[in-house]
Order: sequence, then C-alpha cells, then structure tokens
Amino acid sequence: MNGPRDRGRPGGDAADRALDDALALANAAPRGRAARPGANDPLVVALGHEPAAGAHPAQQTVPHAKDTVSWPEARRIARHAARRLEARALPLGEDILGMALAQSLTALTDLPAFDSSAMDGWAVAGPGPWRLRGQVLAGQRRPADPLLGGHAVRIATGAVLPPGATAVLRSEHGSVRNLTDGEWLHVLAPHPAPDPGQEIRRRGQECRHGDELLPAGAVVTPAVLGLAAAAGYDELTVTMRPRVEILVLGDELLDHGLPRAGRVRDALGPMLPSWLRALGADVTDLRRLRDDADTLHAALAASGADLVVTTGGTAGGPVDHVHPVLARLGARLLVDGVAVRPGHPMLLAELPSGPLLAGLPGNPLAAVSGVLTLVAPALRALAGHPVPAPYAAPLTTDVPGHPVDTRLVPVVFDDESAARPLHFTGPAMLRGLAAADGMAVIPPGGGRAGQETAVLDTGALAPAWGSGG
Ligand SMILES: Nc1nc2c(c(=O)[nH]1)N[C@H]1C(S)=C(S)[C@@H](COP(=O)(O)OP(=O)(O)OC[C@H]3O[C@@H](n4cnc5c(N)ncnc54)[C@H](O)[C@@H]3O)O[C@H]1N2
Ligand code: MOO
Repeated sequence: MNGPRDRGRPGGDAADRALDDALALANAAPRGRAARPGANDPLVVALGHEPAAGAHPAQQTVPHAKDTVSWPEARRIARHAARRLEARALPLGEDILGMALAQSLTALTDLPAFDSSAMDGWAVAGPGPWRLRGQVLAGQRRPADPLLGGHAVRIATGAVLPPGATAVLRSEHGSVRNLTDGEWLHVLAPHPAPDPGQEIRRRGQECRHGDELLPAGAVVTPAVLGLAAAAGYDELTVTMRPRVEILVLGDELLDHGLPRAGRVRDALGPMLPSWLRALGADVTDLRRLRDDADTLHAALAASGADLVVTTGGTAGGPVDHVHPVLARLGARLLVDGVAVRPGHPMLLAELPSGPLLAGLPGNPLAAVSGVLTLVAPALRALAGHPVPAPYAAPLTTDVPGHPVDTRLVPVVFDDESAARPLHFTGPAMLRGLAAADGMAVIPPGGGRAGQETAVLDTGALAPAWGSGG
C-alpha cells in the first residue's frame, strides 16, 4: 500500500468511487449475445484481440504513467508471454473436458460405418407387398443372405441393412397380414410406398475415413467426447492443463468467522480456484501466506507450477512484498501496472525457472480484474485454447468513463440482452460482481446508452469452453 506507483496519474480512487456511485442497481436477467467481430471492429480492438499494437482510439492519445500499459496491450502481452504446454494422448473421458485438441480430429472410420435403418420397421426389397421373414436387430452382423425382390425383414433403428434391401418402411406405415402362405407386409393407406433409399442411413453420410471433423485447438466439450467416441477414438491428444498455484497473501486475512479487530475474511481463496479451473487450469495448490518476504521468496523459488497467481502485496505499502521479492528472484516484469480500473497495480512476471507469475491486487474486485486481464489470456495460451469471439451487448445507460483507464464494470443482461451496470462495484466490493452476468469493458471516456460494448464472462461456474472474452 501507499506506493508511489500511481502518483501523478489523472483520475483516482475518489473519482472512481464517485463514478461507481452513479451506476444503477439491477437484477440478474438473460444473457447477452455474441458479437460477430470484423478485423477492425472496435470491440476486437478494445479486447486486445488484434495482434498489432492498435489500441482503442481513445487510448492512443492517453498519457500513461511510466511502465503502465493499456488494458488491451496487457491482455496481448499475457497471451503472447505464455507458451503452449506439451500435448499428451489421454483416455477419452470427463478428465479431458475443457482441454484443447493438440491435433485435428480426423475420422478413423466412415460414419455411419455401414448402411443401416433410420427407423424401426421393415427393410424391403423392390415394390410391395412383401413376403416377411425374420428380423435384424441393432448390433447384429450384416445378414449373409441378400433380401430377394418382394421380400421384407423386420428391422430395428440402427440395424445393418441386409444386402438387397432398397428401402425401409417405418412401422407406423405398414401392416402385416397373416395368410396361409405366411406373413405379408403391406403399405398402410394413405401412406405412399417408400421411395428407393427411404429411411436408410448410408455409410459415410456424416464423414469419410480421414475427414477432418474438428481442427487442432478445438476445446473438448461433452459433444466433442461424443463425436470422438462415435468416430472410433479411445484417447485424444490434448494440450495439458496449466498447473496453477495460488498464493493468497495477507496477515489480516481470516479463513472463517466474522471479520473482527482489523481482520477481514479472505474472499479470494474461496473464489479463485473454481474460477481458474473453469478457465482450464489445474489448480494444484492454494496457500495463504503471511506478509513475509522470505516466505514468499521460498514459495516462488520452489514452485513447480506453470503459472503462479498471487493476491495482495502488489502496491508499495510496508508489507507489499511482491515487487521486491520478484526483483530478488531476478524475475522479468512483463506487465507492471495496467491502465484499468479496478486493478491497476496488477503485474505479470516471468520467473527465472520459467513459470509466469500473475500478481493480482488484494482488493477483491481488482483481483477479478486481474484474472480477466492477465490470467485468462495466459491460461488460454498455455492450454492452447482459441481466443474467444468478443461478446457484446448494448449498454442500457451512459456509463461514465475514467479519463485515462479502461473500466471493467459488473453488468447484468436485461430482457432485451442489454447490459445494465450494477451498483456496489468499488474495488473492495464483490456485491455487484456476485449479481453480475459479466464485466463490461468501458473504454476511457465512457460508454453511451445503446452503444455495443464488449462484455467479459464472469459466470465462472460455466466450464472453460463456455467462457468468453
Ligand atoms: N499509495 C497507494 N496506495 C494504493 C495504491 C496506489 O496506487 N498508491 N493502489 C491501491 C489499489 S488500486 C489497490 S487495488 C491496492 C492494491 O494493494 P495490494 O495488492 O498491495 O493489496 P493489499 O494491500 O495486500 O490489500 C489491499 C486491500 O485488499 C484487502 N485484501 C487483500 N487480500 C484479500 C483477500 N484475499 N480477501 C479479501 N480482501 C483482501 C486488504 O485487506 C486490503 O484492504 O492498493 C491500493 N493502495
Ligand atoms: O482500486 Mo484498485 O483499482 O485496483 O482496487
């Protein structure tokens, strides 16, 4: 705390709080909509999706304090700082949900693998009526004997079509009469006789052996597991999940009971692991550390994670040890302050042993800003996930901007899927965020009612493959 880091920058916490107070309170409502961004779409630029150094027009003219980078630039740096992790073949199952395919998914077989019936009914050969004999069930081998013209066989949905069958008559369109010379199948009026090929699922309709079903980088969803199983896979080659260690710093933090005697409950320990897991991380450890430089130094020096996330201690107060410890370790600072409210003291560093470190500010909403700004892009890059399409919604009302910084403002979507800003969104508050559908990205200068605005997903109970921004 009380660091000189932000001295001299226009706008400040008092201004932020006044702005926050101007925002309206609203209740949760349906989701917004995904934008279809073009390369020069201001949304894309505002979100930092462009590889070039273009910033939001309003941000290009803004003077920044030394070292502070714009919010889109911080996201780009985080994305490019992280290198994709190794790939491994892992068994097809829930354990790989949310991981990215390291290779394209190609069909190991034709799909369907054989001609089969699309309906319960009768496989028929030629025009009717048909002499009925036997039945074929799903799972049985293809009958050796061909179906002769004028014959039919009972068939179940999915059963292999007997050779010689020309169509399938669905059960509700036919009737069987028992005559002295056996069972005869007729088309039931007023239904027409089946056209050749009717109700037959042809081999290879969905894909041919070797066809690309999904590109490398596609995220394993439940549907992808199903498709891969259908296409003959027992394992998939996926990019490993980033191993993340969370270090929650602060002597003042309590892990149970009421806040008391200058001490507050740790709000980040209960929040971050599931959030980061939803973003694709394998959270290997969460530790609460005392405000002690040697303890932090030892923890960072020994870390085997791909990404270390610290909370608190990023500013310049007497027990804010993150910067000095990073310097002692010889870490390379990639981001040291971001022009975003809340969360401007956030940082990103590369530790000498390789892992990245995201230093999130201690104020809880500022820490969430750090998750959205630095941690989410870094995790995506490590895990080989694609950059999601920006999610956009019009604002229900004017939203005051910070003069210099991007603002991240908790919003809910109303019945028209417009983003309504919430109250109680100060950096130390979670009340607004907890009711929010997402965080609107308000560029310097503010947002106007009706203006399409990027909204970052904060519904972190949704799995990684559903999180936007
Ligand atoms: N002189 C200045 N002081 C501060 C500045 C500044 O620019 N100049 N920036 C302010 C901003 S903005 C933020 S954000 C904080 C960042 O501080 P730290 O990252 O050093 O965090 P702490 O000082 O450790 O804690 C800040 C605040 O948050 C509470 N906290 C910390 N961890 C948790 C937790 N896990 N759960 C709930 N609350 C937590 C802590 O008790 C403090 O109240 O610095 C400002 N100061
Ligand atoms: O105000 Mo600080 O913006 O990061 O909490």
